Amino acid sequence: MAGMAEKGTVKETIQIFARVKPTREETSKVYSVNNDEAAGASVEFVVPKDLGDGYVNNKLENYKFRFRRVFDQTAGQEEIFETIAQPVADRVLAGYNGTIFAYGQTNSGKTFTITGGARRYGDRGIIPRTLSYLYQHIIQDSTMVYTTHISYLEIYNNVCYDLLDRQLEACRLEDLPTVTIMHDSEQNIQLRNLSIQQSANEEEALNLLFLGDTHRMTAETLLNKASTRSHCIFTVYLCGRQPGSATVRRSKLHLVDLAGSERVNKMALGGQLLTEAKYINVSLHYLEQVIISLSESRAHIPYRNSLMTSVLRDSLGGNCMTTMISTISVDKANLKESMSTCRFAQRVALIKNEAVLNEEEDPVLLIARLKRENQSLRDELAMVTGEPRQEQLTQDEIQKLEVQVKDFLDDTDPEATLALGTDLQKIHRCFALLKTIVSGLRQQLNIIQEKLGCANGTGNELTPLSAAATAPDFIPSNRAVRGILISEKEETEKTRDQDTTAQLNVNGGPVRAPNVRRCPVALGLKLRKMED
Ligand SMILES: Nc1ncnc2c1ncn2[C@@H]1O[C@H](COP(=O)(O)OP(=O)(O)OP(=O)(O)O)[C@@H](O)[C@H]1O
Repeated sequence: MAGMAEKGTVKETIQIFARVKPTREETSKVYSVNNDEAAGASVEFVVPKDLGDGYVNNKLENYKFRFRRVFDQTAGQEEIFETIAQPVADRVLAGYNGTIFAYGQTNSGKTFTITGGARRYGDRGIIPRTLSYLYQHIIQDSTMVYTTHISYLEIYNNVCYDLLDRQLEACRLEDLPTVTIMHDSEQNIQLRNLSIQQSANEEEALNLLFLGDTHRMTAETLLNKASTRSHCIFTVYLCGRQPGSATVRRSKLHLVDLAGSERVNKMALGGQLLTEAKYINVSLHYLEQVIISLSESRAHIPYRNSLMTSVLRDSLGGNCMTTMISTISVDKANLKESMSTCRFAQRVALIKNEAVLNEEEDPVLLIARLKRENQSLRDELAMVTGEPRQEQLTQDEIQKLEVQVKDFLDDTDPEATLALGTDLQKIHRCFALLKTIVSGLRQQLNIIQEKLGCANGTGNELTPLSAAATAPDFIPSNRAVRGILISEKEETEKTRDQDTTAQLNVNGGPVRAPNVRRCPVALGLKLRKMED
């Protein structure tokens, strides 16, 4: 059962499904499937008295096993993908880890389910279909930017090999560099020598799958021609983030094809095959031990006993949403193994996983953001403490400031401000520019005032203004000033008496464009008189 615990955490038991391999035998009396039960589905075996392999059952018995869903012999690959793999792929896209593993006896259809059959395109298994689904989503989702990587690991006779290692073709399996498992201080495992290849699109990902499968087959032929005797873990690593965001979601999807779960004593094996079968049995035994310990909530879970359980540690009782497909054969000769597979699945269904949304800040983007914040805080601090920045303003910065000040003065909006940030040098420079402008205007006013004084013969209408520095190039010309004065005068003709005194008081208050320009409004009237 699934349930959201705290935000971004999903507590869920491992989901179990069963798939019955097609057979030519008449099996209608041997088993039955019911997918309409309130609690999910079930498969029921009717054990005949004589199973034909030396195993004798004295009483006819029915054995019923519950699953989330049971796929009978006619189920197709598309249906398997949509029901089992697609929901897991969706979770992986959302940032959660996922695992799908197939468990069952040899020849029961694990590889067919996970990788697929080679005869028809429609026989494609979970891996190629999931890759196609993931890349389709990645192409369509414009709100996220994704990167994908792939690894393909084989565990044979308790040794790990990298199936994507390019050297594999040229060598014998035992000559190859092996992948080793390291545990860090937090008990996370690190796989040394396992190559993780980037795959930008579906085609590249499929090429990697084919490369790995070719290596797997080559090694298989070198060692034995029977069936696959190794555990294989195909992993897709997904990293997604929204453009411009420093938060990244990293998730991984393990697609696992376990070696056959047959019992050694059942098969007349010898030599290499016996050695392989023993290794498989030992690793599956350790897998069972882990499953039992988890299902009984024991304090110690023996993950470290085998490489397979170490690698799948997160998938079993950890940060992962895990699904198991039990592949079963309902041929009379295989019934005992099939029931053993189902029994194992019932245990697995008790295991609770706690999947966490794998979201973190990207270190590179985080550093860039922290640097920006740091600079902004430094600016603020410099502002508060009055500490100027060390470097001088560049010529380019000065020119930009002059343009900014001019634009500011030309802006007719009374609320206009000068956006200078917190750089004290820029602020000082702007005040200096404004001071120069005001001084220039004062100088011009003095000249006008003198002339007006002469014309009227009074000489004391306006407060004398102090002498000032020379106006810079961008100060409006006398003609322009006159134009401004005249037009402003017309606008304010009715209130000129009040304005005359008020607007001339340029010594106090913040320096604002309208104040500088309006100062000599009343003078415009006098100027016009003079011109007349
Ligand atoms: N659902 C199915 N429909 C058609 N053919 C199937 C199906 N399942 C399995 N097969 C066929 O049965 C044979 C054995 O299947 P497969 O190799 O998948 O078994 P396996 O469990 O992976 O065996 P092993 O443990 O030896 O690796 C293959 O030829 C495969 O094509």
